Amino acid sequence: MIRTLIINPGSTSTKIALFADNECVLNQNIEHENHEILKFHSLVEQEPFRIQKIEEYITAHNIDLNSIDAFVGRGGLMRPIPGGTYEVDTAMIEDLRSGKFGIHASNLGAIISDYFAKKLQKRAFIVDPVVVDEFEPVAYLSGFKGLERRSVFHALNQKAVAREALKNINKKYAESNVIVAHLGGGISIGAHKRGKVVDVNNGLDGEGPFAPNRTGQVSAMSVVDYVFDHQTDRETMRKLITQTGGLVSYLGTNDLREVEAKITSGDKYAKLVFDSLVYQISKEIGKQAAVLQGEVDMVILTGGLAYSVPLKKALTQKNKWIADVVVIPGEMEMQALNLGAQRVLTGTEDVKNYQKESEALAHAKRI
Ligand SMILES: Nc1ncnc2c1ncn2[C@@H]1O[C@H](COP(=O)(O)OP(=O)(O)OP(=O)(O)O)[C@@H](O)[C@H]1O
Ligand SMILES: CCCC(=O)O
Repeated sequence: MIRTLIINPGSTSTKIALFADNECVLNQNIEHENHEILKFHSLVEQEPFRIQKIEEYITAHNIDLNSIDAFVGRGGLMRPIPGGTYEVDTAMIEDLRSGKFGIHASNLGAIISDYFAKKLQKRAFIVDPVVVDEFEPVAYLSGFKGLERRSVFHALNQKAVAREALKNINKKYAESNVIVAHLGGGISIGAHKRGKVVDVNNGLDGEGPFAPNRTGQVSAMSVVDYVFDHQTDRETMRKLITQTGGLVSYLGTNDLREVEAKITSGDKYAKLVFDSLVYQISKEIGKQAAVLQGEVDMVILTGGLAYSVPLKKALTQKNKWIADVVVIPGEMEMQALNLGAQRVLTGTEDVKNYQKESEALAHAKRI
Protein backbone atom coordinates (compact mmCIF):
# COMPACT_ATOMS: atom_id res chain seq x y z
CA MET A 1 0.00 0.00 0.00
CA ILE A 2 1.28 3.48 -0.93
CA ARG A 3 0.34 6.32 1.39
CA THR A 4 0.53 9.96 0.32
CA LEU A 5 -0.10 13.21 2.17
CA ILE A 6 -1.50 15.83 -0.18
CA ILE A 7 -0.91 19.51 0.59
CA ASN A 8 -2.86 22.09 -1.37
CA PRO A 9 -2.51 25.72 -0.27
CA GLY A 10 -5.20 28.02 -1.74
CA SER A 11 -5.67 31.75 -1.30
CA THR A 12 -8.20 31.29 1.53
CA SER A 13 -7.38 27.81 2.82
CA THR A 14 -4.89 24.94 3.09
CA LYS A 15 -6.45 21.66 2.03
CA ILE A 16 -4.82 18.42 3.17
CA ALA A 17 -5.69 14.79 2.42
CA LEU A 18 -4.31 11.40 3.29
CA PHE A 19 -4.55 8.64 0.67
CA ALA A 20 -3.88 4.90 0.94
CA ASP A 21 -3.46 3.82 -2.70
CA ASN A 22 -6.51 5.38 -4.37
CA GLU A 23 -8.62 5.59 -1.23
CA CYS A 24 -8.98 8.94 0.48
CA VAL A 25 -8.68 8.19 4.19
CA LEU A 26 -8.93 11.79 5.39
CA ASN A 27 -9.69 15.11 3.75
CA GLN A 28 -9.66 18.45 5.53
CA ASN A 29 -10.07 22.03 4.38
CA ILE A 30 -8.25 24.19 6.92
CA GLU A 31 -9.84 27.60 6.31
CA HIS A 32 -7.85 30.78 7.04
CA GLU A 33 -9.49 34.05 8.02
CA ASN A 34 -8.56 36.94 5.72
CA HIS A 35 -6.90 38.84 8.62
CA GLU A 36 -4.71 35.79 9.45
CA ILE A 37 -3.32 35.80 5.91
CA LEU A 38 -3.07 39.57 5.48
CA LYS A 39 -0.81 40.01 8.51
CA PHE A 40 2.08 38.43 6.58
CA HIS A 41 4.12 40.78 4.39
CA SER A 42 5.06 38.08 1.91
CA LEU A 43 3.79 34.67 0.89
CA VAL A 44 6.90 32.75 2.01
CA GLU A 45 6.40 34.18 5.51
CA GLN A 46 3.18 32.11 5.65
CA GLU A 47 5.21 28.85 5.50
CA PRO A 48 5.57 28.29 9.29
CA PHE A 49 1.95 29.38 9.89
CA ARG A 50 0.56 26.88 7.35
CA ILE A 51 2.95 24.10 8.52
CA GLN A 52 1.80 24.68 12.10
CA LYS A 53 -1.87 24.41 11.05
CA ILE A 54 -1.12 21.12 9.25
CA GLU A 55 0.91 19.73 12.17
CA GLU A 56 -1.83 20.66 14.66
CA TYR A 57 -4.35 18.77 12.55
CA ILE A 58 -2.04 15.76 12.10
CA THR A 59 -1.36 15.56 15.83
CA ALA A 60 -5.04 15.94 16.73
CA HIS A 61 -5.90 13.06 14.38
CA ASN A 62 -3.06 10.73 15.47
CA ILE A 63 -1.55 10.45 12.00
CA ASP A 64 1.86 8.77 11.95
CA LEU A 65 3.93 10.81 9.50
CA ASN A 66 6.50 8.00 9.25
CA SER A 67 3.91 5.81 7.55
CA ILE A 68 3.67 8.23 4.61
CA ASP A 69 5.61 7.39 1.44
CA ALA A 70 5.44 10.73 -0.33
CA PHE A 71 4.33 14.31 0.20
CA VAL A 72 2.55 15.83 -2.77
CA GLY A 73 2.02 19.56 -3.19
CA ARG A 74 0.05 21.64 -5.65
CA GLY A 75 2.61 23.22 -7.95
CA GLY A 76 2.96 26.98 -8.08
CA LEU A 77 4.31 29.81 -10.21
CA MET A 78 7.59 28.88 -11.82
CA ARG A 79 8.84 28.44 -15.39
CA PRO A 80 6.21 27.22 -17.91
CA ILE A 81 6.23 23.41 -18.21
CA PRO A 82 4.14 20.64 -19.76
CA GLY A 83 1.64 18.79 -17.55
CA GLY A 84 2.79 15.78 -15.49
CA THR A 85 4.31 14.71 -12.15
CA TYR A 86 7.57 16.41 -11.12
CA GLU A 87 10.05 15.57 -8.36
CA VAL A 88 10.48 18.57 -6.08
CA ASP A 89 14.10 19.69 -6.40
CA THR A 90 16.40 22.56 -5.48
CA ALA A 91 15.93 24.50 -8.75
CA MET A 92 12.15 24.37 -8.33
CA ILE A 93 12.23 25.45 -4.67
CA GLU A 94 14.59 28.33 -5.53
CA ASP A 95 12.26 29.60 -8.28
CA LEU A 96 9.22 29.31 -6.01
CA ARG A 97 10.85 31.05 -3.05
CA SER A 98 12.23 33.87 -5.19
CA GLY A 99 8.75 34.82 -6.43
CA LYS A 100 10.33 35.85 -9.75
CA PHE A 101 7.58 34.03 -11.68
CA GLY A 102 4.87 35.49 -9.45
CA ILE A 103 3.32 34.98 -6.06
CA HIS A 104 0.49 32.52 -5.49
CA ALA A 105 -0.53 30.42 -2.50
CA SER A 106 0.25 27.26 -4.49
CA ASN A 107 3.96 28.26 -4.45
CA LEU A 108 3.87 26.90 -0.90
CA GLY A 109 2.72 23.41 -2.06
CA ALA A 110 6.18 22.25 -3.13
CA ILE A 111 7.88 24.20 -0.32
CA ILE A 112 5.77 22.60 2.45
CA SER A 113 5.96 19.12 0.84
CA ASP A 114 9.73 19.50 0.67
CA TYR A 115 9.81 20.48 4.38
CA PHE A 116 8.00 17.26 5.40
CA ALA A 117 9.90 15.06 2.90
CA LYS A 118 13.29 16.29 4.13
CA LYS A 119 12.29 15.93 7.78
CA LEU A 120 11.12 12.34 7.23
CA GLN A 121 13.54 11.39 4.43
CA LYS A 122 10.76 10.68 1.94
CA ARG A 123 9.97 11.94 -1.59
CA ALA A 124 8.13 15.10 -2.59
CA PHE A 125 6.23 15.73 -5.84
CA ILE A 126 4.06 18.26 -7.58
CA VAL A 127 1.50 17.47 -10.31
CA ASP A 128 0.10 19.70 -13.12
CA PRO A 129 1.17 23.02 -11.61
CA VAL A 130 -0.54 26.35 -12.29
CA VAL A 131 2.03 27.13 -15.03
CA VAL A 132 1.03 24.27 -17.36
CA ASP A 133 1.30 25.92 -20.78
CA GLU A 134 -0.62 24.60 -23.80
CA PHE A 135 -1.40 27.91 -25.51
CA GLU A 136 -1.65 28.13 -29.27
CA PRO A 137 0.83 30.73 -30.62
CA VAL A 138 -1.91 33.36 -31.25
CA ALA A 139 -2.88 33.32 -27.57
CA TYR A 140 0.47 34.70 -26.31
CA LEU A 141 0.22 38.16 -27.90
CA SER A 142 -1.18 40.86 -25.63
CA GLY A 143 -0.94 43.86 -27.94
CA PHE A 144 1.94 45.25 -25.88
CA LYS A 145 5.19 43.88 -27.32
CA GLY A 146 7.38 42.58 -24.50
CA LEU A 147 4.45 42.10 -22.10
CA GLU A 148 3.09 38.92 -23.63
CA ARG A 149 0.40 36.77 -22.01
CA ARG A 150 1.26 33.65 -20.01
CA SER A 151 -0.68 30.54 -19.14
CA VAL A 152 -1.46 30.63 -15.42
CA PHE A 153 -4.57 28.88 -14.19
CA HIS A 154 -6.11 26.17 -12.00
CA ALA A 155 -4.67 23.53 -14.37
CA LEU A 156 -4.92 20.59 -12.01
CA ASN A 157 -8.59 21.02 -11.18
CA GLN A 158 -9.69 22.20 -14.62
CA LYS A 159 -8.25 19.09 -16.27
CA ALA A 160 -9.47 16.71 -13.56
CA VAL A 161 -13.11 17.94 -13.66
CA ALA A 162 -13.13 18.02 -17.47
CA ARG A 163 -12.06 14.36 -17.60
CA GLU A 164 -14.63 13.43 -14.94
CA ALA A 165 -17.57 15.25 -16.57
CA LEU A 166 -16.76 13.82 -20.00
CA LYS A 167 -16.43 10.30 -18.58
CA ASN A 168 -20.06 10.57 -17.45
CA ILE A 169 -21.17 11.08 -21.06
CA ASN A 170 -18.71 8.53 -22.48
CA LYS A 171 -16.54 11.11 -24.20
CA LYS A 172 -12.77 11.32 -24.16
CA TYR A 173 -10.94 14.46 -23.00
CA ALA A 174 -8.50 14.30 -25.92
CA GLU A 175 -11.42 14.28 -28.39
CA SER A 176 -13.71 16.92 -26.86
CA ASN A 177 -14.03 20.69 -26.52
CA VAL A 178 -15.08 22.04 -23.14
CA ILE A 179 -15.05 25.33 -21.26
CA VAL A 180 -14.13 24.99 -17.60
CA ALA A 181 -14.87 27.88 -15.21
CA HIS A 182 -12.89 27.41 -12.00
CA LEU A 183 -14.65 29.70 -9.53
CA GLY A 184 -12.55 29.90 -6.35
CA GLY A 185 -10.75 32.63 -4.42
CA GLY A 186 -9.39 33.34 -7.91
CA ILE A 187 -11.27 32.65 -11.14
CA SER A 188 -9.83 31.07 -14.29
CA ILE A 189 -11.92 30.09 -17.31
CA GLY A 190 -10.24 27.88 -19.88
CA ALA A 191 -10.92 26.74 -23.44
CA HIS A 192 -10.02 23.03 -23.55
CA LYS A 193 -9.59 22.03 -27.18
CA ARG A 194 -9.11 18.30 -27.71
CA GLY A 195 -7.18 17.84 -24.45
CA LYS A 196 -5.17 21.08 -24.52
CA VAL A 197 -5.96 24.35 -22.73
CA VAL A 198 -5.37 26.62 -25.71
CA ASP A 199 -6.46 29.80 -23.90
CA VAL A 200 -7.42 30.80 -20.37
CA ASN A 201 -7.69 34.07 -18.49
CA ASN A 202 -4.80 34.66 -16.11
CA GLY A 203 -6.86 35.89 -13.16
CA LEU A 204 -3.77 36.24 -11.01
CA ASP A 205 -2.20 38.91 -13.23
CA GLY A 206 -5.53 40.71 -13.69
CA GLU A 207 -7.28 39.09 -16.64
CA GLY A 208 -10.93 38.03 -16.74
CA PRO A 209 -13.75 38.49 -14.21
CA PHE A 210 -13.30 39.82 -10.69
CA ALA A 211 -13.21 37.10 -8.04
CA PRO A 212 -13.60 36.90 -4.23
CA ASN A 213 -10.04 38.24 -3.76
CA ARG A 214 -9.08 39.49 -7.22
CA THR A 215 -9.74 42.58 -9.30
CA GLY A 216 -9.81 40.80 -12.65
CA GLN A 217 -9.44 42.99 -15.76
CA VAL A 218 -8.96 46.71 -15.07
CA SER A 219 -8.07 49.17 -17.84
CA ALA A 220 -4.27 49.48 -18.13
CA MET A 221 -4.16 53.28 -18.03
CA SER A 222 -6.29 53.54 -14.88
CA VAL A 223 -3.83 51.23 -13.09
CA VAL A 224 -0.88 53.37 -14.26
CA ASP A 225 -2.66 56.51 -12.99
CA TYR A 226 -3.45 54.81 -9.67
CA VAL A 227 0.20 53.85 -9.11
CA PHE A 228 1.41 57.40 -9.78
CA ASP A 229 -1.44 59.19 -7.97
CA HIS A 230 -1.03 57.06 -4.83
CA GLN A 231 2.78 56.76 -5.12
CA THR A 232 2.34 53.11 -4.40
CA ASP A 233 4.79 50.20 -4.63
CA ARG A 234 4.79 46.82 -6.35
CA GLU A 235 3.85 44.75 -3.26
CA THR A 236 0.93 47.04 -2.38
CA MET A 237 -0.37 46.79 -5.95
CA ARG A 238 0.07 43.01 -5.96
CA LYS A 239 -2.03 42.76 -2.79
CA LEU A 240 -4.69 45.10 -4.19
CA ILE A 241 -4.95 43.09 -7.41
CA THR A 242 -4.68 39.54 -6.03
CA GLN A 243 -5.81 39.62 -2.39
CA THR A 244 -8.05 42.55 -1.62
CA GLY A 245 -9.73 43.12 -4.99
CA GLY A 246 -13.12 41.83 -6.18
CA LEU A 247 -15.66 40.94 -3.47
CA VAL A 248 -13.23 42.05 -0.73
CA SER A 249 -12.91 45.55 -2.21
CA TYR A 250 -16.65 45.97 -2.80
CA LEU A 251 -18.10 44.23 0.26
CA GLY A 252 -15.23 43.65 2.71
CA THR A 253 -15.46 39.86 2.54
CA ASN A 254 -14.13 37.08 0.32
CA ASP A 255 -16.91 34.75 1.48
CA LEU A 256 -19.78 34.45 -1.00
CA ARG A 257 -21.98 33.00 1.76
CA GLU A 258 -21.72 36.35 3.57
CA VAL A 259 -22.62 38.16 0.36
CA GLU A 260 -25.69 35.92 -0.02
CA ALA A 261 -26.70 36.67 3.58
CA LYS A 262 -26.43 40.44 2.88
CA ILE A 263 -28.64 40.04 -0.20
CA THR A 264 -31.20 38.04 1.78
CA SER A 265 -31.33 40.83 4.36
CA GLY A 266 -32.16 43.35 1.59
CA ASP A 267 -28.70 44.84 0.78
CA LYS A 268 -29.17 46.20 -2.78
CA TYR A 269 -25.47 47.00 -3.29
CA ALA A 270 -24.52 43.40 -2.45
CA LYS A 271 -27.09 42.25 -5.05
CA LEU A 272 -25.51 44.54 -7.67
CA VAL A 273 -22.04 43.11 -6.92
CA PHE A 274 -23.40 39.55 -7.14
CA ASP A 275 -25.13 40.29 -10.47
CA SER A 276 -21.94 41.85 -11.81
CA LEU A 277 -19.96 38.75 -10.80
CA VAL A 278 -22.42 36.61 -12.79
CA TYR A 279 -22.19 39.07 -15.71
CA GLN A 280 -18.39 39.10 -15.81
CA ILE A 281 -18.03 35.32 -15.47
CA SER A 282 -20.53 34.85 -18.32
CA LYS A 283 -18.62 37.33 -20.52
CA GLU A 284 -15.42 35.28 -20.03
CA ILE A 285 -17.23 32.00 -20.78
CA GLY A 286 -18.51 33.65 -23.97
CA LYS A 287 -14.94 34.64 -24.94
CA GLN A 288 -13.74 31.06 -24.60
CA ALA A 289 -16.74 29.89 -26.67
CA ALA A 290 -15.41 32.21 -29.40
CA VAL A 291 -11.93 30.66 -29.04
CA LEU A 292 -13.56 27.26 -29.63
CA GLN A 293 -15.61 28.74 -32.50
CA GLY A 294 -18.86 27.70 -30.84
CA GLU A 295 -17.96 24.00 -30.96
CA VAL A 296 -18.41 23.33 -27.25
CA ASP A 297 -19.46 19.96 -25.83
CA MET A 298 -20.00 21.25 -22.31
CA VAL A 299 -19.55 24.19 -19.94
CA ILE A 300 -18.34 23.09 -16.49
CA LEU A 301 -18.64 25.19 -13.32
CA THR A 302 -16.29 24.19 -10.51
CA GLY A 303 -14.45 25.62 -7.45
CA GLY A 304 -15.80 26.72 -4.06
CA LEU A 305 -18.19 29.33 -5.50
CA ALA A 306 -19.95 26.59 -7.48
CA TYR A 307 -21.46 25.40 -4.16
CA SER A 308 -23.56 28.56 -4.20
CA VAL A 309 -27.09 27.69 -5.32
CA PRO A 310 -27.95 31.25 -6.52
CA LEU A 311 -24.65 31.54 -8.44
CA LYS A 312 -24.91 28.20 -10.22
CA LYS A 313 -28.57 28.89 -11.07
CA ALA A 314 -27.78 32.31 -12.55
CA LEU A 315 -24.72 31.04 -14.49
CA THR A 316 -26.58 28.03 -15.87
CA GLN A 317 -29.38 30.32 -17.07
CA LYS A 318 -26.98 32.76 -18.74
CA ASN A 319 -24.71 30.19 -20.42
CA LYS A 320 -26.94 27.32 -21.49
CA TRP A 321 -27.10 28.82 -25.00
CA ILE A 322 -23.46 27.74 -25.44
CA ALA A 323 -23.77 24.10 -24.31
CA ASP A 324 -25.04 21.99 -21.43
CA VAL A 325 -23.85 23.46 -18.13
CA VAL A 326 -22.50 20.87 -15.67
CA VAL A 327 -21.66 21.76 -12.06
CA ILE A 328 -18.85 20.00 -10.16
CA PRO A 329 -18.54 22.10 -6.99
CA GLY A 330 -15.31 22.26 -4.98
CA GLU A 331 -12.30 20.71 -6.58
CA MET A 332 -10.87 17.33 -7.54
CA GLU A 333 -7.32 18.53 -6.97
CA MET A 334 -6.62 16.21 -4.06
CA GLN A 335 -7.52 13.06 -6.03
CA ALA A 336 -5.59 14.35 -9.06
CA LEU A 337 -2.48 15.06 -6.95
CA ASN A 338 -2.64 11.60 -5.41
CA LEU A 339 -3.16 9.88 -8.77
CA GLY A 340 -0.17 11.75 -10.25
CA ALA A 341 2.10 10.62 -7.41
CA GLN A 342 0.72 7.06 -7.40
CA ARG A 343 1.38 6.72 -11.15
CA VAL A 344 5.05 7.55 -10.54
CA LEU A 345 5.41 5.49 -7.35
CA THR A 346 3.87 2.40 -8.99
CA GLY A 347 6.07 2.83 -12.06
CA THR A 348 3.26 3.43 -14.57
CA GLU A 349 4.60 6.88 -15.47
CA ASP A 350 8.06 8.47 -15.42
CA VAL A 351 8.65 11.32 -13.02
CA LYS A 352 9.60 14.56 -14.80
CA ASN A 353 12.55 16.84 -14.17
CA TYR A 354 11.71 20.52 -13.80
CA GLN A 355 14.88 21.98 -15.33
CA LYS A 356 14.85 19.65 -18.33
CA GLU A 357 11.15 20.10 -19.17
CA SER A 358 11.16 23.88 -18.73
CA GLU A 359 14.20 24.25 -20.99
CA ALA A 360 12.66 21.98 -23.65
CA LEU A 361 9.39 23.98 -23.65
CA ALA A 362 11.24 27.32 -23.81
CA HIS A 363 13.23 26.00 -26.77
CA ALA A 364 10.06 24.74 -28.54
CA LYS A 365 8.38 28.13 -28.05
CA ARG A 366 11.38 29.96 -29.54
CA ILE A 367 10.98 27.90 -32.74
N1 LIG B 1 -21.51 26.62 0.21
C1 LIG B 1 -20.97 27.72 -0.33
N2 LIG B 1 -21.78 28.69 -0.84
C2 LIG B 1 -21.26 29.81 -1.38
N3 LIG B 1 -19.94 30.05 -1.49
C3 LIG B 1 -19.09 29.14 -1.00
C4 LIG B 1 -19.56 27.93 -0.39
N4 LIG B 1 -18.48 27.20 -0.02
C5 LIG B 1 -17.38 27.93 -0.36
N5 LIG B 1 -17.75 29.10 -0.95
C6 LIG B 1 -16.89 30.18 -1.44
O1 LIG B 1 -15.88 29.67 -2.27
C7 LIG B 1 -14.74 30.54 -2.21
C8 LIG B 1 -13.48 29.74 -1.98
O2 LIG B 1 -13.34 28.82 -3.03
P1 LIG B 1 -12.13 27.79 -3.03
O3 LIG B 1 -12.14 27.00 -1.77
O4 LIG B 1 -12.18 27.06 -4.34
O5 LIG B 1 -10.91 28.84 -3.01
P2 LIG B 1 -9.38 28.58 -2.73
O6 LIG B 1 -9.07 27.13 -2.85
O7 LIG B 1 -9.00 29.23 -1.46
O8 LIG B 1 -8.73 29.41 -3.90
P3 LIG B 1 -8.52 28.95 -5.41
O9 LIG B 1 -9.69 28.04 -5.77
O10 LIG B 1 -8.49 30.21 -6.20
O11 LIG B 1 -7.22 28.21 -5.45
C9 LIG B 1 -14.98 31.51 -1.07
O12 LIG B 1 -15.41 32.74 -1.59
C10 LIG B 1 -16.13 30.84 -0.30
O13 LIG B 1 -16.96 31.79 0.34
C1 LIG C 1 -2.59 30.59 -10.18
C2 LIG C 1 -3.86 29.77 -10.32
C3 LIG C 1 -4.95 30.61 -10.88
C4 LIG C 1 -5.42 31.67 -9.96
O1 LIG C 1 -5.38 31.51 -8.72
O2 LIG C 1 -5.86 32.69 -10.48
